[in-house]
Amino acid sequence: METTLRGVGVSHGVAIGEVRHMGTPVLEPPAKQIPAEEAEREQGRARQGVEAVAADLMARGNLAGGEAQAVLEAQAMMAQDPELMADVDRRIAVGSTAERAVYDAFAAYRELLAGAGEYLAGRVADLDDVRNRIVARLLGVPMPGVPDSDEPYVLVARDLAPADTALLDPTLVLGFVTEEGGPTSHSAILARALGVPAVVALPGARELAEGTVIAVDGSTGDIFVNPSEEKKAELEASAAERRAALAASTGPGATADGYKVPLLANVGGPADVPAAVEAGAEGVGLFRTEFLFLDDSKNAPSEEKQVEAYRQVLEAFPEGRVVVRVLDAGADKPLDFLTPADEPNPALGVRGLRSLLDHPEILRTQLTALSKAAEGLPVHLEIMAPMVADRTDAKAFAEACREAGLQAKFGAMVEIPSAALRARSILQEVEFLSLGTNDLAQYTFAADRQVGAVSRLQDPWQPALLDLVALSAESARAEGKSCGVCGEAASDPLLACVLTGLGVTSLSMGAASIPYVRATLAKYTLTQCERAATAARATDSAEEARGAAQAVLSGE
Ligand SMILES: C=C(OP(=O)(O)O)C(=O)O
Ligand SMILES: [Mg+2]
Repeated sequence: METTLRGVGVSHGVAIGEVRHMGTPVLEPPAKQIPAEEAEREQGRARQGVEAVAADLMARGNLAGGEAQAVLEAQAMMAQDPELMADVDRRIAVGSTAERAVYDAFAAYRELLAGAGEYLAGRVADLDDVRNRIVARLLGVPMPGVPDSDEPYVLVARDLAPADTALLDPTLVLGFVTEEGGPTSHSAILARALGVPAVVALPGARELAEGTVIAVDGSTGDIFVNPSEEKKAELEASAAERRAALAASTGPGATADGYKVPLLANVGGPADVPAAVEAGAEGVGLFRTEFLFLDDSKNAPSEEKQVEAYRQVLEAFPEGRVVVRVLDAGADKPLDFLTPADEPNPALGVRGLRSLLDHPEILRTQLTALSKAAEGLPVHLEIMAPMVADRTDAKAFAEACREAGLQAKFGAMVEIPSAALRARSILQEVEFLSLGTNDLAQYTFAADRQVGAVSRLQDPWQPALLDLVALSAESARAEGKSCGVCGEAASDPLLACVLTGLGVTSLSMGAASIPYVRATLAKYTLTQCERAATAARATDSAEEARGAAQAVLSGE
């Protein structure tokens, strides 16, 4: 019998196929004692296991490239953490087997991380993944992770570790469904980068029996279990229709009546540029530079290394616009040399611009590197700061840009409600705004972006979030300046129309979403977008807002 479940759609497209579950998530080795004379051999075995897993993660990173590579390399470094290794050695010295020692040492470290605050949920998932890989290797059993299958399937999991999402083969993995994760979690961002349909935050996903046929609609979040032949035909027809519309839509982003809305790409480094160019991105709206900093958690990359990476991205868009965000460290992206280890609530602590103002030398090097990278290129370079709270922050950032002699526009991200509320005062210091709707939702609704249980509140259709977007866009218009969106909200085609109607001036998203947004925007006039935006804001929930916008745009 056909049943319908609803999660949160985070990556467009329709996938129909059999459920395959992720491999054993936790392997608990037996707690048996070894004689003292075996300790040294066991310690060697543990070290070999760790090195092999770290090398495997690095190799997967090389294969995947882009943002995924940085995440996997960070995991490889986690595996080789000297303190963790010392703990493993100690446990073996008092009688543990290598696998049990690894299991227990990681458990102790996990507790330490979890006790340091809720925000570490994402890092804990990465840590568990590393532990499982090492333990599996030491036990000589198959690695946990993506199932081995020659037939295409829909992957179902509690949550997907970056190592797994990075290696999903789009020809075998038709789509994926997870029980945890929110629309702005890094797994969701990686899924969009891969272009695989995905639904997250689906309660009970893991109870779907292996082999059950399901249809996943990554746009609506609907999962049809045992879909009827009619339902499959209906979904396949609408997917084919969408593909045809996508293929037919090219050129710059604009509404049906020609109102231009530049469609830009979010990138994590040079490896993401080809996909952006292929999708017809008119430039880069968000270059997340922190991925360059994840290689080495102890030191910032040298000025030369930064110049080279920035130049590769800038050269790809000769006449286009490239918006570079200065380092956004802290909270979900901690860096040892910048992020305080003892904050009770790091999402509310010293992160983003706050860390850079505390470490002006790091900001200075980054700005100088950007200035050198842009030398002689016709590109329109724009630089923005993450986590700007008020005019004082904006002023400090603008001064740092001026001191570095940058020939670029400098702007502020609106990720904190205070910045949206006082956007006009911030615009006295900077030349543009860019709405980071992922963090703006997190801080507006006090809902951690990594936690699936609060994904209802991270839905960017929430009318309160739309109000803050409108306020920012109206403030920018009043000051004669631009206000783009670079959070994940921009990748939802219907919401992109609403954002346009609210007055935002550009939309930046993962490359795979650009054709969808371009095709949908081209169907409606600016007036229709404005009416949809007004209707969405007049509601009291994300669901109603979506329905109201849909009703206006479909002419109901
Ligand atoms: C674009 C954003 O930045 P990040 O997702 O990298 O925090 C955001 O917060 O919306
Ligand atoms: Mg952010």
